[in-house]
Amino acid sequence: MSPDARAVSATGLLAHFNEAGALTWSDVHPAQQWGYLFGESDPQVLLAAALTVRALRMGSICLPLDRLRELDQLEDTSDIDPAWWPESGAWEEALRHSPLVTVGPQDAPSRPLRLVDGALYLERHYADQEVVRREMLARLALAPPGGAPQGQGDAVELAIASPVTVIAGGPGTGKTWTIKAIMARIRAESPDALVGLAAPTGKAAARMTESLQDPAARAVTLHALLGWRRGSRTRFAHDATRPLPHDVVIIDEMSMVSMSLMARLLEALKPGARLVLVGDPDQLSSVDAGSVLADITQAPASAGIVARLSHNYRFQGAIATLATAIRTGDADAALATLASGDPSLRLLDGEAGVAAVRDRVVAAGRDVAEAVRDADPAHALAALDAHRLLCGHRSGPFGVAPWSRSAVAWLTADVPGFVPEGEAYPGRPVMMTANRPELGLYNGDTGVVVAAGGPPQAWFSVGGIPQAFSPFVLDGLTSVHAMTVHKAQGSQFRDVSVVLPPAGSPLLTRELLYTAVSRAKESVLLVGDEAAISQAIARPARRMSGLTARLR
Ligand SMILES: Nc1ncnc2c1ncn2[C@@H]1O[C@H](COP(=O)(O)OP(=O)(O)OP(=O)(O)O)[C@@H](O)[C@H]1O
Repeated sequence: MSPDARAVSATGLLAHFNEAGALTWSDVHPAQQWGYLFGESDPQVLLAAALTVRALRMGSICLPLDRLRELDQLEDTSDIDPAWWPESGAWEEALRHSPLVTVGPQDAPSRPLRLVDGALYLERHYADQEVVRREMLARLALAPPGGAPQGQGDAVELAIASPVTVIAGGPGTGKTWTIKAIMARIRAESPDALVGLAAPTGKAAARMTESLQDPAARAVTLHALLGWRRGSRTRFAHDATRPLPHDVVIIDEMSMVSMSLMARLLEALKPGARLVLVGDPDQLSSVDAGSVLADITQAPASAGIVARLSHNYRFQGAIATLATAIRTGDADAALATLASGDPSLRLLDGEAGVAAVRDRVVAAGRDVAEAVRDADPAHALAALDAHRLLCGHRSGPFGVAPWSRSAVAWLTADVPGFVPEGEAYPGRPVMMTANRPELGLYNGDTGVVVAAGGPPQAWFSVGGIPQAFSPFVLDGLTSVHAMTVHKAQGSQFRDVSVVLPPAGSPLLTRELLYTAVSRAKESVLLVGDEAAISQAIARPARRMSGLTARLR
C-alpha cells in the first residue's frame, strides 16, 4: 500500500485493517467522520461502516455481514489476521444499537447507514435500490402472465405487451436484430408512439445508432436522455415530477448501467411507458456500484420477462464454446476447449506467450503501416481493428502501460516506416479519452494517424465512414497499442490477444475473462496459465446487492 493510503489517525480495528492493506484512507475517513458526528465510538461499528464504503468502492451496493470474508478477496490480498474479525452475532447486535444505523426497511432515513436483511448499506444506495425494487415490482405485477420467453419472437411479443422486458444475450445472439423487430412492430401498430433509445456511454449510444441502420432512430446517452445538468451529479431535468415524454424506452449495453442511474431512469418514466432492457449480464458491470442487469435477470420474480438469447448467429466455433464454458462456470470444459488444438484458440505462458503476442502485434502493425503508406485510411482503420491487445490491469507488469511500451519497441524494430516520434506520426494508433459529441467522437473510440495527401491527420470511423480530424484539435488523444478489457467492452475485433492478470489478482474474475474472450470474432490468444484460467472462472465478481433477494 502506498503511504498516503494510510489513515494516520486510525486507531484500533480500523488501524489494523488499514495497515493490513484491506482498508484505505478513503474508507476509514468517512467512518471516523460519522462516528464523530453521531457519537459512535464502538470499533466494530466503525469497522463495518468503513468496510461498507470499501464494498461500494469495489462495486457492491451493500455489505452482507455473513458473507464478509468472501468479499472481493479481502483475505487473499491483504494481511488480515482472522482473529481481528468481530464475532458476527455480537457485530450485528452492536450495529442494531448504533446511532449510525437505521434498522429495517421502514424507518425514515436520518442516519448514514441502514441494516436490512443482515446487510449494511449507505442510506443513499439503499434508497436507490428501493426505487429500483419498487418500480420493477410495479412493472412485474402488470407483465402478461406466461412462462419464460423463448427466443427472439417471444421477446418481441413481450416488449409490445409488458411494462418491462429484458433481452439478455452475448455478442452475436441477435439482440440488435430483436430491437429492430420491436421498433418495426411499434411503428406498424402505433405509428405515433415516441420511442427513446439510449445506452450508458456515448460510444455505446453511437454504436447502437450505427447498428440499427435506421435513419429515424438515434440513440443518446442515458444522461442525455434524462437531461443531465452540468455541475449536478444526481439531478436530471427529467424525474418523477417532469417525466420523460417517451412511450417506450429501449436501453442497450444495460450491463454497464449502475444502480443509481437505473433508479433515476425508472423514476423518470411516465406512467404507462414501457421499458426494454438489452444487454449481456455476464459481462463486466458498471464503473459505479451495482450490477442491476445481472440482479434482475437472476431474480425468480423476473423469469417471465427475461428473454435469454443463446443462439449465436455470428459464429459457432470454439470461441463460442469457450465463452459458454466460462459463462457457466465450467473450468474443465474451458480448459478442454483451450487444449483441443482448435486454431482459433491458444493459451501460452511466459516467453512463448510474449513471443506469440509480438508476432501478432507486428503482423497487424505491418498491415496498418502498409495502408498508411498507401494513404488509405479505410484500410488502415480496418487493419487497426483486425487485432487488439487487451490487458486486465491498467498498470503493473501485466498492465496496459508496459505492454504498450513493448508493442512500440517491437513495431519500431520490425515494421519498416514505423517511427514513433511526436504526436502525429503516420501509423500512430490513437484513442479518444473524452466525449466530443459535436464531432461524433466518444471516449474509447480508436483511430489511426494517416497522411492522405496533406499533413498527418487522425482518422476515425464515424458512423461507419472514415473521417479525418486534426490531432491537435482533439485533446486527450492517447496511443492505443493495448487497452483494458473494460475499455474494449462493446467492441469486437477479428483477433484478440489477452494478457491475463496473474493468479491472485483481484481483477481476475469470470466476467473479465468472459468479456475478453467474447471480444474476438476469429481468434483468441490468452497469455497466462491454466491456474489463472481456472481461478478466473471460479470467481464470479460477486457484486453484492439486496436487489435480487428483495424483488419478490
Ligand atoms: N433471427 C435471425 N435470423 C437470421 N439472422 C439473424 C437473426 N437474428 C440475428 N441475425 C443476424 O445475426 C447477426 C448478429 O445479430 P445482432 O447484431 O442482432 O446480435 P447482437 O446480439 O446485437 O450482437 P452484438 O452484441 O455484438 O451487437 C446479425 O448479422 C444479424 O442480422
